[in-house]
Amino acid sequence: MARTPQTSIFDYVIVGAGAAGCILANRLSEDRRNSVLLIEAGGPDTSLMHLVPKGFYFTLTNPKYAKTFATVAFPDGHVEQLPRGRVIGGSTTINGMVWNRGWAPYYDGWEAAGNAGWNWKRFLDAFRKIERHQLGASEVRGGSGAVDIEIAGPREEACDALIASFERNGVGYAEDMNGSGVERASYVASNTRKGTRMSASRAYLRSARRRKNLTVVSHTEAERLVLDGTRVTGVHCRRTGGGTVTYTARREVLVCGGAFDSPLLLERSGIGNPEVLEKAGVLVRVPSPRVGQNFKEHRGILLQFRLSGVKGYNAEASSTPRYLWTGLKYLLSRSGMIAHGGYAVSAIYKSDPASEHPDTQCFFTPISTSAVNPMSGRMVVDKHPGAKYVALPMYPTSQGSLHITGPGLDDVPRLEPNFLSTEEDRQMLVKALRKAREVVATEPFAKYVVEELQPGPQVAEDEEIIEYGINHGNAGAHGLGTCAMGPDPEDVVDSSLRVRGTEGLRVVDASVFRDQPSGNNNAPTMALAWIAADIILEQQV
Ligand SMILES: Cc1cc2nc3c(=O)[nH]c(=O)nc-3n(C[C@H](O)[C@H](O)[C@H](O)COP(=O)(O)OP(=O)(O)OC[C@H]3O[C@@H](n4cnc5c(N)ncnc54)[C@H](O)[C@@H]3O)c2cc1C
Repeated sequence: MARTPQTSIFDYVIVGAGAAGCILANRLSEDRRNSVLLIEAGGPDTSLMHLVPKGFYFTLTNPKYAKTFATVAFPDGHVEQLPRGRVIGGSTTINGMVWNRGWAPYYDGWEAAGNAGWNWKRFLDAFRKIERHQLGASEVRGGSGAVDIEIAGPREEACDALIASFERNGVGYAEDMNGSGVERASYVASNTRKGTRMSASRAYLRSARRRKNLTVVSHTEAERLVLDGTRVTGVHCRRTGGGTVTYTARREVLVCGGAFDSPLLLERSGIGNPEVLEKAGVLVRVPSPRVGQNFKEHRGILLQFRLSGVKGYNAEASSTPRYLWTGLKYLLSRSGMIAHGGYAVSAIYKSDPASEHPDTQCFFTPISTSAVNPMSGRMVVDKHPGAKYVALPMYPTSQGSLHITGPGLDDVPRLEPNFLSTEEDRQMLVKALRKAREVVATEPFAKYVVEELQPGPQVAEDEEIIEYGINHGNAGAHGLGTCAMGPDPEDVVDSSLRVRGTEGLRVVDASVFRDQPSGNNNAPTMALAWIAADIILEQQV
């Protein structure tokens, strides 16, 4: 449990114990002269399900551990709830654990766009310090970091067949999905240790919490930053169950609330677009027009197939006795399909031979859930063999926004994801779905396919695919960009992650990426926080 702080004054106050916050808390408190406070809105990550890789199917729908952000209505009238972790470890405690580091030229492009020092060399160095890779250390992998990386397994017939079908489509097999930037199909790399989840909290917070100079308070939500003119001096928080508390930062406040919550905290504090703030009844303290803008999230399509002639994973989970047996086997051996994250196979490839570089990712697992339990709202595993294949374009250009609608924590924000609002994204989606169908129709995988359950053959014409993608597509859970870094005076943070127009305030989390490094952004965010710690320590006076 969290200790009650003996003081309310610290050198550094970090808001949010997620991917970024856990790393920062660890690295800044390594120097015993720094007193560090880490504030987390959610509670502890002590459930057994926080250790079991596939446990996230339960935790991500549990309001005790996750918060959802409702979108505005889609064209067909439905509303989507996008989840984020609200627990120690943040979204890394409830995520799919795919360890996808992103594409080297993306990072170099970040520097070329005017963000000095943010390049692949620096990210690779951070990744190598963070990783303890099952395949061992090499020029492109780390071998002695705190985050174990394991390759999903054991090998499975449907997975092997899909990889072979990719090979016949010119996408070669690679043992390490992060080992190169070329087209490749692999068993997924997951941040797991011996079949248990390796969240940011487990990797970086557990050991650091023994340090006397690090204090962690959970069930405490930052309501607004305390400003003295334009200098941020502390954080005013609300405690779950009642009461408020204000913490003072002698040096800096580091906002690590994630791409959804960080812009909202800035706006509640009067840092944002004056029009948005005035409409929400918040006094403008520091105009910053791009806070909450540039929300980027990729939108793909989930395909599901009915298979035959192959076992897949459905047989291990399609009835209560089987499910219990699979669970028992996992408890005894920490192996089997429960021991790795959301997906078993990843492929990164060109949706079109004319593409200049790989632009699409596939996540595949031999599980199908073509129904939902009306009582629990949970997906039901099919009785017959089946598979899921998510086809996700990796570099969306559509931009959405996320803003406050009132001054308080309880005012529901307005999230406009604007999925597939550019023609480029729409055409990419069409290509991504067609390519997925092409791969699946290639032997040896093709011989197992009985039918496409979802979206189904009736979604065939370009316009049908686009309409389906907008209204029924899959958001990757990789939203970012809402406090994007850039050289322009209107960009929210500068290349030291300082919030422009303020002193004593930085944002360090997924919100500062302008674009997606390549889909999944947990590994990139952890590396970003590692680099941020170097910058903060270098600049410490
Ligand atoms: C369901 C799901 C599946 C995912 N799967 C993958 C995957 O397989 N691979 C991958 O690479 N990425 C995945 N991601 C994305 C990845 O987990 C995130 O990109 C990453 O965790 C972002 O880190 P962050 O530090 O920016 O934010 P988070 O990890 O979300 O941490 C933010 C923390 O701040 C806390 N917080 C927010 N506001 C406040 C406040 N006002 N006061 C106090 N605390 C606050 C939150 O409670 C949370 O703990 C997934 C995400 C989700 C939600």
